[in-house]
Amino acid sequence: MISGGVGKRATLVERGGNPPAVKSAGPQARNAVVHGRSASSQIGGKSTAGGFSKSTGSRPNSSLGLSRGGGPPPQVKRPISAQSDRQEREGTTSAGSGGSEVVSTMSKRKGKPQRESFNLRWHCVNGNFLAWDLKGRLEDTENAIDMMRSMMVQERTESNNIKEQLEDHKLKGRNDSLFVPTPLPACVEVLQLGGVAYQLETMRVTLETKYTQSQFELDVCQRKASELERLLDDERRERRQERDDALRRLRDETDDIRRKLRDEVEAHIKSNREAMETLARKARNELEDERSTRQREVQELKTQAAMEIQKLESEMGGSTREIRGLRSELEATMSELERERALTSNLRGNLSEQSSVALTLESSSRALRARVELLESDGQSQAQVFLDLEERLRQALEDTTIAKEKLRAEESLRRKLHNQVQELKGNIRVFCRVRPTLPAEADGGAEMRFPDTDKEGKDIEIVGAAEKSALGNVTTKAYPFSFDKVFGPSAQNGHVFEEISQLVQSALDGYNVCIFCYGQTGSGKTYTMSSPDGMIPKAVHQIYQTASELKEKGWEYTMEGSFVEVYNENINDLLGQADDFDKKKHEIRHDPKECKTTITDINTVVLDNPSRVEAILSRASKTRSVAATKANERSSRSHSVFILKMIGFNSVTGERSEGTLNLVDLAGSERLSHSGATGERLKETQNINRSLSCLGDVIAALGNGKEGAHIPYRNSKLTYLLQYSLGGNSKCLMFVMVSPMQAHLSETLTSLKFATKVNNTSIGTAKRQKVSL
Ligand SMILES: Nc1ncnc2c1ncn2[C@@H]1O[C@H](COP(=O)(O)OP(=O)(O)OP(=O)(O)O)[C@@H](O)[C@H]1O
Repeated sequence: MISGGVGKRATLVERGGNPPAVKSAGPQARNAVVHGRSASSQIGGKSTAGGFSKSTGSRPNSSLGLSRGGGPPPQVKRPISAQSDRQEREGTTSAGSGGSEVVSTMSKRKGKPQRESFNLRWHCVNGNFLAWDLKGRLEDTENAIDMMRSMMVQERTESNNIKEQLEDHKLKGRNDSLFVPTPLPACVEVLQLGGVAYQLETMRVTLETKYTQSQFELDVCQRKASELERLLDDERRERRQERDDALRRLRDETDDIRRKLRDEVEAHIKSNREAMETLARKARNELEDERSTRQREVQELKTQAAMEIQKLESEMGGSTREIRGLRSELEATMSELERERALTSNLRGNLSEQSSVALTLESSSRALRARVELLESDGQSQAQVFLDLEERLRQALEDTTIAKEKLRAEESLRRKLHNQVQELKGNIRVFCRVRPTLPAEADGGAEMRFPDTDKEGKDIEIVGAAEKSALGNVTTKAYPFSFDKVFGPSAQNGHVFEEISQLVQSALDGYNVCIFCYGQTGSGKTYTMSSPDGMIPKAVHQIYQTASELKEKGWEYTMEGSFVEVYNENINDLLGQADDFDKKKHEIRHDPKECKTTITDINTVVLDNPSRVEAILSRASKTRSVAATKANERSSRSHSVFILKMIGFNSVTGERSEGTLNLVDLAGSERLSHSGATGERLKETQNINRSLSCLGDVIAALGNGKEGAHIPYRNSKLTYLLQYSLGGNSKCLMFVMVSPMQAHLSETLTSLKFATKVNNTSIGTAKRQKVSL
């Protein structure tokens, strides 16, 4: 028992006097107090009475503000960043293991009176804790309180144990005093224990007081903490609000700036785009202009090339053909001209003879006059000589007059012979002209043959469309036609005019001449008649030139031109006002005695200069184009008649001649069934067809040749207008114009058939001419 008691005592002394050594009361130990749930290890770190009141010194700025000394802990600045704060807490946690070690050491000190005073004080300097660590601090404070609570329980348990031991000792001592006297040292120990128990009791009371005080301080701190938290929340709210305001302002400003920038950028982009669009448009326009210019140039070049080719072809192939044709024609007329030439040369010989006689006489007269002067004295004889000379002079002058008369007679003879040649050729002739394919029509040409190009150039063969027989054989039909002359696509206007120039001469000689262009729309009628080198300008130029030459032979000519159209059986003046078209009535008047025709109220232009004809043509074309707004394509839908009147007078012979040249561009000869016309167009087409058919009837009636037979001139305005130019003494030429296109083949065949009928007709004087031959 004693050994056991000694053993126990030894243990108590050991626990009470020498607490387990703790190397340092540094931050680890302190943190263990704060954070460890059994953080009493450091309490036993020093056995000195003021162990905890003394500052450890190594980390005076403990985050918890705990101090082992009695005084307030030095006011510390908390680490500003949450990182350092966390680090600090982490450091504390790591120290916690050391703390648990100490606690376990403490728990071994059973029954040892707790001598160290735990002077835990919570200091809050003027109640100001740094706000953001408040929670941590509260937590630490609660930990400390828990720790104190467990210490108090421990102390109470230890105190109870000591009391029990004391009671045991007392009981044992009483028993021992009954049987065995109690040894003195044991009594001392009991007394000591009693003192210890007292001390412990005192400590417990002190601790409880401190606990209560701490509790109070904790409450105060909690209140302040909640107050601070509220302040903190307010502050936070304010800051948040400020921040939100600032953010909102910033956002607004940013939005404003962004909006402005966007507006600026958009304006910039818009202006750039507009500039680019303008540039692009400009570039496009320039490009378009350039392209159209180039296209025009290419077109012109193509046309030129085509013309050149045609020209070359006509020069190469056509010229030989023409020469041969001309040669045969020339040969035919050679003998007649030979006669004329012989006559002319005879007359010229006579004239030169008479001229030389006149000259001789003149010189003789001069010589005689000289002699007269010399022989003045011998009046009688001289007077006789003078009379002789005068007689010879008169004789010479008479011879000259006779020669001149012979010349005039020769001109009349030439006219007569010319007329006879024309009549020999027939008073109605038909020429066929095929226009070339235009650049736009390169692909649709029909097959046309000109079998006698190298000879007389009178035949044309149209090859029809391919036809499939019932047996499946494909055949093409050829339609041959023959006319007075056939001009192929390569023939130029100049070449065509050469063929008709003799007819123009006839008009100048006082005959009525009529030249028609007949054919479907687009076959080249207007091109042949009215183009700058067409038949009308060429005829006028030739007439003017010949009239000038005839002045030597005593002829003076006046020429006047008028230009009318026959549209829907009405006559319009192409040299008048377009507004008067189809309103103003023009009547055709005939003078049967003079075989003259006049139209009322039309403009007539005196052609005193050959250039006047161009002015007439352009005026007529303009008037027509203005009128075309009322009835489309007027030129195709009406007949135009250029009337050139030539009145000649020979002041020497007193001869008079009056001829009329009618150049007629007929309306398109489309068949009604093909045109598909309705309304106004139907009326036009009907009128055109009626007048063309009347023309055919008149020619046919003239061809019948019965004297006094009825000729239906009155059946149409056109034939009525041309009454004195179609029959009798007149000469007539019809051009049948042919389009080279496959699509127009059927119209072409119709036109050629009509022209063949006309060609087979012979009018009036042609018959008489045959008789005279
Ligand atoms: N011999 C030719 N050489 C070159 N081009 C021609 C020739 N003949 C006609 N043309 C062209 O063919 C087109 C039609 O000719 P044009 O106007 O003379 O026909 P048209 O028969 O008078 O037609 P419309 O009856 O409609 O007046 C025109 O562009 C003309 O320049």
